[in-house]
Amino acid sequence: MDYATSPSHLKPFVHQVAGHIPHAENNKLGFLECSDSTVLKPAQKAESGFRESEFYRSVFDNSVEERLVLQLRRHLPQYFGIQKINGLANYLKLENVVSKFRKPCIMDIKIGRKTYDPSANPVKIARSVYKYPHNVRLGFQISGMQVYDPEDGSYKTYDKQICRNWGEENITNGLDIFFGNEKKRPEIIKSVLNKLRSIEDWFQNQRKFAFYSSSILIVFEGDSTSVQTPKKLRRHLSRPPLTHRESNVLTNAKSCIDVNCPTERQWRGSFHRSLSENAWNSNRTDDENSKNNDENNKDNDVELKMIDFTHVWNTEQQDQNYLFGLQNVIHHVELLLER
Ligand SMILES: Nc1ncnc2c1ncn2[C@@H]1O[C@H](COP(=O)(O)OP(=O)(O)OP(=O)(O)O)[C@@H](O)[C@H]1O
Ligand SMILES: O=P(O)(O)O[C@@H]1[C@H](O)[C@H](O)[C@@H](OP(=O)(O)O)[C@H](OP(=O)(O)O)[C@H]1O
Repeated sequence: MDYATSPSHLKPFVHQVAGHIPHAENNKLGFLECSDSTVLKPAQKAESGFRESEFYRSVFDNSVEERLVLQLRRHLPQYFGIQKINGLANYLKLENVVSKFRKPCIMDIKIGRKTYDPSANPVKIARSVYKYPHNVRLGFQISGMQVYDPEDGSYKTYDKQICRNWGEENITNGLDIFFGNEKKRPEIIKSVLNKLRSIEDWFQNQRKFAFYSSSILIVFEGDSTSVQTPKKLRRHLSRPPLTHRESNVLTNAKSCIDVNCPTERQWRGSFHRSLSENAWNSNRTDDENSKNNDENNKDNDVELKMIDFTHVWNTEQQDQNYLFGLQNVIHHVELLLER
């Protein structure tokens, strides 16, 4: 099957900045974009694909009650189950993290000193280390990025080969290029830092998963004229019923998948819970809430999610491999504020 024979409500996803890219000759589809603000990620080969879908299922399963797992949901794209296309290939149906942006600037950062999992053989380990030797000390690598240039209305893309040229000494340059020169740069960086620190808090507490070769996807608007205004957002945050777009996402997602989809009540529940964790707090005064909302509105200019769970292992210890890398990303992003 190729793009020409794929269902018409699907189209090739044009904002993939890293990861497996299908080759034209092998007749396989890559990431697909759906009209309901989701993407379809092709399931990876055997165990990797299974591990990733199992991981998403275990986090988004309706029966989950464990607080740490529920907290993790807000850092992941929403998962809508496995979808088969034309009864053939398996795809993971995920919230499209870039869909709300007109000109998304996107960076994929692979986190962790070790990018190979505990089952890796010496050849695989050597291959991983050889690819980016700085990883042992940095604990992260930029896997790819795209930056919108409003001057000439085009994207500049940086693939993994280009990104691997940024070593320990000049990785900040790569980060610097990503955040560009735009007026909102300090706010965007602060918002990225807030979100990274929130993931760090989660990692300080969790003793359940070890993430190898997993990434953080950072997205912000490259066309500053198109960001949602705080006023619109305030209205959105103070209105409990689902918006038209939200119910479309839900309806469409439910109509085309069969497994693991949360019920509408649960979906609404988790949606409103995450809003309440962020912005609704009945114990606060209006002033506090309004200040809080302003902070959240700024944070809304940025999407930052953990992605790529093909090598998630169970553990009973702190994931120091990931934490080390994440803290170093935070440190390097903080340096940008001093420039
Ligand atoms: N939920 C999403 N929303 C929008 N874009 C996404 C989403 N998930 C992934 N992408 C895009 O696709 C790219 C690859 O994603 P991912 O790392 O999950 O794929 P992969 O093929 O498993 O990667 P790898 O080869 O590193 O294992 C990301 O860098 C990002 O650009
Ligand atoms: O995009 P990159 O940085 O080049 O890295 C690839 C990516 O991390 C894949 O996840 C990995 O396959 P697995 O997930 O199957 O391990 C593959 O390993 P491989 O080259 O060892 O097959 C890498 O080449």
